[in-house]
Amino acid sequence: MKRIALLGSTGSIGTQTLDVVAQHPEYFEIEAMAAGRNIELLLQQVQQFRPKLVSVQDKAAADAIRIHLPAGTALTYGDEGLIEVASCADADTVVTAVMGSIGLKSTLAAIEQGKQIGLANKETLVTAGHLVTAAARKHNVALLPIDSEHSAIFQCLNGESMRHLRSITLTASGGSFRDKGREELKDVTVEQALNHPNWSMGAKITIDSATMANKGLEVIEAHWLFDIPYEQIQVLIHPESIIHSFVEYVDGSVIAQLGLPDMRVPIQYALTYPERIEMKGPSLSLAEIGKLHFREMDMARYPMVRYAYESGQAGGTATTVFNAANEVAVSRFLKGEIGFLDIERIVEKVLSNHQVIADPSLAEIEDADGRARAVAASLPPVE
Ligand SMILES: NC(=O)C1=CN([C@@H]2O[C@H](COP(=O)(O)OP(=O)(O)OC[C@H]3O[C@@H](n4cnc5c(N)ncnc54)[C@H](OP(=O)(O)O)[C@@H]3O)[C@@H](O)[C@H]2O)C=CC1
Ligand SMILES: CC(=O)[C@@H](O)[C@H](O)COP(=O)(O)O
Ligand SMILES: [Mn+2]
Repeated sequence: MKRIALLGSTGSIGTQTLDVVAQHPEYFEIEAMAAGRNIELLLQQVQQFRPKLVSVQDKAAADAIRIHLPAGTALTYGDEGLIEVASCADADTVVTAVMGSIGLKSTLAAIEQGKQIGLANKETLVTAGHLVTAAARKHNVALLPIDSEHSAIFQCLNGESMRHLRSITLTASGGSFRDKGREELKDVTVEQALNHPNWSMGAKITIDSATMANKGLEVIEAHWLFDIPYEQIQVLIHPESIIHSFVEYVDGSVIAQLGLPDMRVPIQYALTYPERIEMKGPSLSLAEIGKLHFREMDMARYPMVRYAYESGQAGGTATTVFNAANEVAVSRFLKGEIGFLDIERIVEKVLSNHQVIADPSLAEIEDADGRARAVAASLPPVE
């Protein structure tokens, strides 16, 4: 029996994790869950899964939910609440599915308590990959990827020697505007940007997918998860999202992982690894799909991918700042404060003004993150 603490239970990954758990009550149990402010959904989840502990984003949300909780479910809130859920003594596995670098401290806390990690929250690794991976090594904790591309790479690397690796390739759908040129992006709306061609996901990652910042974050995530230099990490546009990513070995053999776009598959694999269990749903039929397409990654069309590689190569606080500036810029775009192309302008500007600190401590990471957020929030829109 896997005993799970779920961070971000009301989100896209959170609800799909609960789908997986509900399909296999003989394998999984929810011990604790944390959400933000979606009290209504959280209450339904609590009724169904009966966790011993829940946390919400702030005191107002805690006050709203308190009287509705069943006896036997304790309540906590805020950043400390997130850490309490991640450290919950009854859980052996923590699924990190909150959005953004808010997940960093709770992920570190879970690792320090020796919990296995099902990692969806890529911003954590981008913000402080050196701290997270060092803590995981120290506490002998596995970081099991949930992100579809990284789950694919993880499966393609299974049983192979890293000495024989030539490169890994992350596939990218191209996002909502993949058929538009840059000149057509000036006036695109939030609604258009939220219309991902293949995946139904939270708002922030869907915008990241449209700017291709998502693939940039994933390049950095792959660097930390698999300890692979940036020169060996490639990106390829693949509009169908059927090949989730692939690996090339020195003898020219290429191993790919394929499947229909369904996040429950990598979520479940992270929870059952190294076993596999049944999942209901249609099988992939390549005959029905007929053709798969591929396009070269174009750094001029998608500058966020270039900023990600440059930040990754610069190391230290550069990726912290890349992530923080992007989080703020995306939030401003979603609120209608700035245009779509302002997202990348803001990230570029914040990065170019940042003095990189190599091998930063947690305090230095938090400081760099906070400063980057303040600058990103203050820059005026151009669009
Ligand atoms: N969605 C997907 O298919 C994929 C997502 N990922 C990654 O997984 C992570 C989650 O993404 P996704 O599920 O799409 O995001 P969503 O926005 O759908 O969900 C985010 C979750 O985090 C909760 N939350 C937000 N802020 C806080 C806070 N301060 N304290 C506690 N909980 C909080 C939200 O609560 P509430 O809604 O109650 O306010 C919600 O449960 C991201 O890092 C993303 O990049 C990776 C691959 C695929
Ligand atoms: C499902 C998943 O893992 C997302 O990160 C997905 O990859 C987004 O699609 P893009 O390829 O458009 O970034
Ligand atoms: Mn992904």
